[in-house]
Amino acid sequence: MPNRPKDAGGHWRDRATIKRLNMYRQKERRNKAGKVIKPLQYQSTVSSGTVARVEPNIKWFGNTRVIKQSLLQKFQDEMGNVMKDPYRVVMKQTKLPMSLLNDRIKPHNSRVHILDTETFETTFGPKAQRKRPNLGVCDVQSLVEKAETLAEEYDLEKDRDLVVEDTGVRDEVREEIFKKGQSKRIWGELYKVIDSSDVIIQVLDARDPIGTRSPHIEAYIKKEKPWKHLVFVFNKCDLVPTWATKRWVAVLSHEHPTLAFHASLTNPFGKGALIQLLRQFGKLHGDKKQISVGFIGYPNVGKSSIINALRSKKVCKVAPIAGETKVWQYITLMRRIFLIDCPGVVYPSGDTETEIVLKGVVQVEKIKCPEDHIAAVLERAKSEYISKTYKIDCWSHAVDFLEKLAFRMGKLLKGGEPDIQTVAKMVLNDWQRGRIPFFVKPPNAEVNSQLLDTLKVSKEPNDVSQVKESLEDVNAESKPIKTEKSSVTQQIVAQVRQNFGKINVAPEFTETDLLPVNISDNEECCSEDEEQEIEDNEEKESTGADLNKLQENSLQLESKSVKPKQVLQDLDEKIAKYKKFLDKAKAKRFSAVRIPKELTTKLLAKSGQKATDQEEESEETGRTVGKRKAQNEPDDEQPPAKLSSKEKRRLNRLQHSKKVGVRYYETHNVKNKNKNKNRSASKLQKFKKKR
Ligand SMILES: Nc1nc2c(ncn2[C@@H]2O[C@H](COP(=O)(O)OP(=O)(O)OP(=O)(O)O)[C@@H](O)[C@H]2O)c(=O)[nH]1
Repeated sequence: MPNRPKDAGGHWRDRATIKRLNMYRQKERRNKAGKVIKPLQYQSTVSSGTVARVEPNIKWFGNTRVIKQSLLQKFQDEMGNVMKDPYRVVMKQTKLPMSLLNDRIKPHNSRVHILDTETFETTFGPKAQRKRPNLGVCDVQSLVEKAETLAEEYDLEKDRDLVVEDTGVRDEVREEIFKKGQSKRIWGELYKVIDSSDVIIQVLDARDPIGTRSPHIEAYIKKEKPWKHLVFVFNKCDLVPTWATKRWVAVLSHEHPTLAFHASLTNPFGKGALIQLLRQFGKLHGDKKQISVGFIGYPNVGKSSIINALRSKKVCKVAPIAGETKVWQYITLMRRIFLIDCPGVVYPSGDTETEIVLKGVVQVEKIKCPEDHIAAVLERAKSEYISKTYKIDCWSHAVDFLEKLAFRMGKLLKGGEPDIQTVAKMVLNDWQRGRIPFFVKPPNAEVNSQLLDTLKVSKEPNDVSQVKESLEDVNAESKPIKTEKSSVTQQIVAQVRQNFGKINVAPEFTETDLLPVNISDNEECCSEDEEQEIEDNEEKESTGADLNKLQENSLQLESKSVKPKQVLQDLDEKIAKYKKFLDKAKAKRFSAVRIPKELTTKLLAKSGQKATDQEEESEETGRTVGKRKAQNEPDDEQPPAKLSSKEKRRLNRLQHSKKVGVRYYETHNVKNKNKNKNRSASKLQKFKKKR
């Protein structure tokens, strides 16, 4: 018997247990045909063979209870009566669905009974608490004036809400490829990078810095994350004339610290300066364990390449196609400095498809009609550059140009038809990869070119000074008023200097594009000391680059029989400069200078230097070459006879030195750096004692 009192003896099951056990025990009975004749207890409500379905009800999906309309009505009426009755109190109101009381369905045409709920005083009177619409005017007169000015400013084309008659013709929906870098996912990646970075580096393409700038992101950082440092890096400066780099850097520096950069593993420019800047920021955040530096910018501007150049190693994937970087990536630069690569982002700024293509945002292979964008290329790039690159003298329009190019390159379809699509893709690829010289001129460049004409017409020294003066005026005018930089950042940036003369510009620009270099040199030239300082900063990265440049120039000199005087003059100047640099290196015992001997001798011979100069040079070479000299030069190389024995010994010592960078131990915190020094000193003492 269930639920017997326990003291009656033994262990007794309660009613629920007995019921459950009986349920397990029961057996279903079927007839011969297999049809259920006595169903199980829990099956009894449904006749055999019925398919049970779950009632389609919202209550299965949420933590809600559903009641019928009639029940709701009943609740509202009864509870409403109780609430109105001053002699009755509703307890535990928070546990009751009191909001349902006012949730009566109102017809749309019902009157708004404002005064039922609020008094006239609080609604319209002088003590009104209702929110009034903010008109921004105090009287009717100014309201009319405002309306009139707005009506004047109204632009029909900008009105997106204007209902226009459907003519049946619509703009074609933009292809997906033109929305590259605009997806929510990419923007999500960008915000992740911005959030996790202390320093944000916006990379700009030197050929079109304004076009690849994103004012939206800058405004966002300024408004939402003003404590983060935004820095511009003017990348691909090897594709524009040096004067333009200089000017752009000056212009952009008024807004944010700007550095010029050439991202290359073998021959970078600006690497030293950027690392120095990041170090300074690291020091500024001395309280932090590490700082993160995010690289953001348009697709294909070279963010990953800069990171690779900084690490001198291929740590990020780089490709000449946009959208190579898909997700953000963390890279360690130093113990305390981390770099974050971000996929390229594009803010939808209303650019045309051609502009998007020419900014390198779209992969050329994916463009359906590449020939549509060639006219813009021919318009932007100077015709002489196009002629030089493709060896086509003249053309009447884009299709004519493409046809001529296709014939010249043998890109023909069946029946000898020119393959316009293929050549158009080739031209766009060349454009995106910087093979067609092009750059957007910096502000005031036009004025300079006018001055340049003056310079050309009269070559009197007086006139040149006049030009200089007028340039100074122009420069003074060009200085933007806005100089909002925190003094700390200013101090940091002031410590980082760049020597633009060391940029290895690849394209061969015409005289008109190149000449402002001289002018800007005059206007912005550094003092001797400053230049030396900059050189010191960049000596490591520049030595190899300069020598390569020198070598290239000398080879060019050899290959071309007829040379303009100007080139020779330039070469002479450069040789003099390098000699100066070598002298300096000699004075500082700078062991990182490595110059193949053949190169220096050849150059010196070309420039008509005297034999004594050659000796000096070979002395330099011998002194600076480490391991490489042993490989490159014959063993029977002897130091010049005129050297004193002391000099010879020094030369010998340097030849056999294995270390590169003699100041390493001075500048680095190395454990036991004095260990060997002490040991050798003690050995010397022992030796002396023995004697
Ligand atoms: N001439 C020249 N080319 C450069 C320089 N920096 C990058 N490039 C080239 O530009 C192309 C794009 O470089 P990436 O580093 O992949 O550019 P990215 O900004 O990371 O591109 P996404 O991955 O689309 O965001 C590559 O072909 C690079 O070789 C530069 O300083 N000079």
